This record gives sequence, structure tokens and C-alpha cells, in this order.
Amino acid sequence: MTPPIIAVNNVRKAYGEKVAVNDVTFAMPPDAILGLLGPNGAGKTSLIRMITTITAPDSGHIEFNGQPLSGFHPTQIGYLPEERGLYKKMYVGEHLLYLARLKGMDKKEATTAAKEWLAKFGLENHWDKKVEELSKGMQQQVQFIATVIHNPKLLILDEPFSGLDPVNATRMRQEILRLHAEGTGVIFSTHRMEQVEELCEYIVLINQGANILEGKVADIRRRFQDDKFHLEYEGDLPAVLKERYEIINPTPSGVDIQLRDGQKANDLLRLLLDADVHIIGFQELLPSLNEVFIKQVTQLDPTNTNPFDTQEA
Ligand SMILES: Nc1ncnc2c1ncn2[C@@H]1O[C@H](COP(=O)(O)OP(=O)(O)OP(=O)(O)O)[C@@H](O)[C@H]1O
Repeated sequence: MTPPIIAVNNVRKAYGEKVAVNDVTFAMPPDAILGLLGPNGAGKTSLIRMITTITAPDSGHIEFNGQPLSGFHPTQIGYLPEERGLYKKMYVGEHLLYLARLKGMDKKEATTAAKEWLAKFGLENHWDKKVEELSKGMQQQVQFIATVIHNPKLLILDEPFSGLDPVNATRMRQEILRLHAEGTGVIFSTHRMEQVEELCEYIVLINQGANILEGKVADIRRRFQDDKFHLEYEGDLPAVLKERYEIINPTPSGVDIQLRDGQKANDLLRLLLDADVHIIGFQELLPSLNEVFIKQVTQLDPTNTNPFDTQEA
């Protein structure tokens, strides 16, 4: 069996008294983009810095393609950190060549790749511009190019879409999906849970340094389903519906209905049909990852009433 690109085993990292990563274990799934999720201060960057060998775990170990992670592996990794770090006074082309050569490319192949990538982002005329002359979004795209130019086996993207307009965010998302389809492993780290569902099939949810939930997004949302349905209809609703069921979020086009105490969706539908309600749509509402996160944190620790306030526990 092919080993996972990255396997993190019982990894711990503390900065003085502060335990930033506490006994975290997970493996990259073979086919899915991995979403590394958690609120500010959860420990995501600390984990990534260990995967990229910038720092080392205090205990536990990390494997890259089944081998112990070592100083040889960073050339096979592309890391887009949250803090952008281009040299403002350098020229775009010169900068990309410099970074590509640090990753082991020769000048000719780096020049060809840099030109191809700049053209993909519509930046082919910016080769001779200084980084500081580019807009923030363009600088972000150049930094993304620097991250992928050497065809890494593993791509780690920390909040890659922050600061991008919707058109450029979509373009970058398409490139990430294309690279993934061609076999590049991708870890997408963010505290924006709603962005994850567009890109990731599999998530690892970190809270206060610990891995609190892991699995396929669809399975997790289904596991946390709580019998809520959305009904779209035309006309009026019968009074009996309001008497028997809890109606929430009424809008001009529909209502959400929360089932309670053994109530069944089929009985609800039967009641609607018997009352001759003109049904346009009826679907189960699965919780968002935000809601899943809050539920899981409060389930693990009922005293934590504000799961997003985890900065300095
Ligand atoms: N160099 C450091 N020295 C001391 N404490 C640190 C250091 N780096 C991180 N921490 C602490 O470790 C914890 C985890 O931080 P980390 O940056 O890994 O979180 P994060 O999930 O990446 O957060 P964010 O989403 O805000 O980037 C935080 O409490 C942070 O204050």
C-alpha cells in the first residue's frame, strides 16, 4: 500500500509553558485535500512549521512518504505561509527565479516555469516590475507561484485566499484543484470553516493544540445532523403543522422545521401532503462545520461556552 504523503504521530510541541500542539496524530488521506481547521491559536501553524521542518517536535514523529521527515524533504514541499514574505525591492521574475533555485531548479527550467505560471495568472507583463509595484492580491499570486513552481509533492497553504477578490480566489482555487488532480498532496489550513467545504473532502479539526475531530466532511456533517429540515412551499401552511412541529427561520419562500422527541420526517411529509400543501422542496439541513465545531467543543468540555475564544487558554 502507498504510504500517506504525511503522517503525524503523537506530536507534541511546547513553547516554554505553553503547549501549542498536544499529542496530535493524523495521516493525509490518499485522495482528498486535507483541511487543517481550528480557531485562532489552535496550533495549526505550529503543526505546519514542524511538517515543513522549520521546527522539530518535542516528542512524537512525522513521516514523509513513509520515511522519517528529514532535511531533504523541504525541496519536495511548497509552503505558502500566512505571513507573506516577498522582498519588496526585488523584481518579480528575478524573485521567482531566486526562490525556484533555492528549491533546486536550474535557471532554464525555472525561467520557463515562472513565465508559464505568470501567464496563468495574467501577470506575464509584470516580470520586470518590482514586487512593491504590485497590488496586494498580485503579490499573493506571485507568492503562490513561488510555492508551486518546483512541482512539490506536498503543498501546504495557510489562508491562501485572504486578500484575494472573488475572481482571483476562484482562479487560485482552480489551480489548487488541478495540481491536486495531477497528484500533488494538499493541506489547506484555515480558521474560516466555511471555505473548507469548497475545497476539502477530509478535515482534521484542531482545538487548543489537540485533534478533536477527523474524517470526511460529508460523514462528519451527517454524524452531527440534528433532525432539521427545510420546506419550500407556495400558499399557506396548515395550523396543525405549527401546533405539532417547531417552526424556525420562517422566510417568504419557506421554513425550517426542527423534529423533536421521536418525530419522523415521513410523518411530517404525510401531514403536509394530506393538508394539500404545494411543496416545492423538502430537504434535510446538515449542520455547517462551524456548528459541528461548536457542538464538538461543548460536548468535550461543557464548561466551554465560547469555543471560538481559545486564544490563550
Ligand atoms: N514562538 C512562540 N512562542 C510562544 N508561543 C507561541 C509561539 N508560536 C505560537 N505560540 C502559541 O501557541 C499557540 C498556537 O499557535 P499557532 O500559531 O500554532 O496557532 P494557529 O492555529 O496557527 O492560529 P492562527 O489561526 O491565529 O494562525 C498559541 O497560543 C500561540 O500564542
